[in-house]
Amino acid sequence: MLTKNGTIIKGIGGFYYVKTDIGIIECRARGKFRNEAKVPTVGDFADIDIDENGSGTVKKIGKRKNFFVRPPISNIDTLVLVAAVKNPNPDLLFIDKMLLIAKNNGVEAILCINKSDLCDSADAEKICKIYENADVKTIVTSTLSNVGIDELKGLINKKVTAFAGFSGVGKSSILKKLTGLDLQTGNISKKLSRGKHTTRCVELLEYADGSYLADTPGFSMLDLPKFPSEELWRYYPEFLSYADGCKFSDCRHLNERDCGIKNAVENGEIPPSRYESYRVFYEYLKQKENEYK
Ligand SMILES: Nc1nc2c(ncn2[C@@H]2O[C@H](COP(=O)(O)OP(=O)(O)OP(=O)(O)O)[C@@H](O)[C@H]2O)c(=O)[nH]1
Ligand SMILES: [Zn+2]
Repeated sequence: MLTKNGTIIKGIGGFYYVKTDIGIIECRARGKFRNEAKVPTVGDFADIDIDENGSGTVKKIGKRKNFFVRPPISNIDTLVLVAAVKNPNPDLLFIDKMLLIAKNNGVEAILCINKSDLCDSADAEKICKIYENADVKTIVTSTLSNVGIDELKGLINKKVTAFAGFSGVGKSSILKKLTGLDLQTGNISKKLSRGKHTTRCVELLEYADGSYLADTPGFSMLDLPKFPSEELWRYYPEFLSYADGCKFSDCRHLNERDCGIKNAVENGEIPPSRYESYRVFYEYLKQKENEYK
């Protein structure tokens, strides 16, 4: 019996494929996992036993940095949000939602503004500027004129990365440039037909040594995480320093008088779209809170 550890890169039909330093081992999970809330998930670090025949058993799952239920994946390092300067126009509300999700899960976010060949560089920079104090790395790319691709490659090197973005922004084109592989993001997560049931299989793709891509389109469809509405403003890094200027200590930065954050929006110090998304998400969280009361 050999003991190894590695990363679960694929899970299907009760089998887990664990990447170890001696190759990919097909494993079953120990029965005890069935009784525990913690089911082995793609992205997990696992301790495994390998028998004489080369079959493995997952014994233990390491502590997770983060965990998503749908798509089922754990330990994502980076979320690359892809938007386009136009065709389609950037959806700032969607970007802000994804930034919240990333922050809430301790995942680093990179905002990639693609199709920069379709506009002046000043226009692409204008979009980046909205996020200059939002604790997100922005990068301008074009798969057509090969702008920013190497930089993006460097940023996600040796990391586990997931891509998100609306249809048509250029995710597949970017992935092709990054990996050399022809991946169709809309359907890279293979649909496996087993009888009547169609199972979606999430997979980690190692496209370069130690660099993984989460092979799942589901990241564009995630819901806003549930957390108290009064904490929402703390998820906007550029709001933080202005809250000192609020007259009321429990200011929600909505309809109150003398609000430091609203003043900063009026003075052009906080981008209007960031404040607007704050209002929208606040309403959403508040409504959820009322539903659960
Ligand atoms: N001008 C320009 N067009 C691009 C660029 N990148 C991708 N495109 C084009 O935009 C269209 C959509 O690109 P895809 O890579 O399929 O976009 P996607 O985000 O993967 O779309 P889905 O698969 O639907 O999720 C294609 O016609 C690409 O050729 C770019 O940098 N500049
Ligand atoms: Zn306020």
